[in-house]
Amino acid sequence: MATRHLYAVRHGAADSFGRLTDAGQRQSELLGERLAGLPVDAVWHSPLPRAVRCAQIVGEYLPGVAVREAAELLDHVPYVPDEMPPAWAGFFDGYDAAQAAEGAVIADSLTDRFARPAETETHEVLITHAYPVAWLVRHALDAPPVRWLGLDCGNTALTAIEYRDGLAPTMLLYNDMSHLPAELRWTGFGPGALP
Ligand SMILES: O=C(O)[C@@H](CO)OP(=O)(O)O
Repeated sequence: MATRHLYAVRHGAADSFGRLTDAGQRQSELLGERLAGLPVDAVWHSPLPRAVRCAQIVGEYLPGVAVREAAELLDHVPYVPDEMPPAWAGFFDGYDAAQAAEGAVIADSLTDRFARPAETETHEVLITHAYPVAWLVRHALDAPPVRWLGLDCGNTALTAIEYRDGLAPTMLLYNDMSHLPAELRWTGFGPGALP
């Protein structure tokens, strides 16, 4: 098996209808410029419109690279703890067992497909959502499942993970926004002081 280089990204900033905002479009362009410096083999995106559009924009900076949908990148809640941390009880309120099972299936399909070495060395961009990125990071660190809840990421922030044969995954970058100017960083978070 050969190394898979994964670049996991939350799509650009979107409005309440799920469409990229002007800021989200610009973030996507800047992400495309950054990724153009890498030997990208494929761009995979979630079926949801905000991820589709972000991937289309990124693809404009990567001539000849296939941009395709992957159902595994759909937004989902990857894991619902049996023992709920009190601070998260409101978040999961009304979330039933069937929905939890559905999310777990997608989460497993995500790691089964992408979080492993590849047949030949490959560099793949995944344009997805905050929770799937958190789940990939949690998985790479072999952290307890509940720890996905402590991971958040910004729009078009870059998370890079390498999967080498016979080794634990290597986290190279998490939530890196260095391709974005200050005014386009830290979108996708709740209100509060930012570093
Ligand atoms: O709603 C959110 O907070 C996240 C969940 O993954 O979705 P998105 O990244 O599409 O904003």
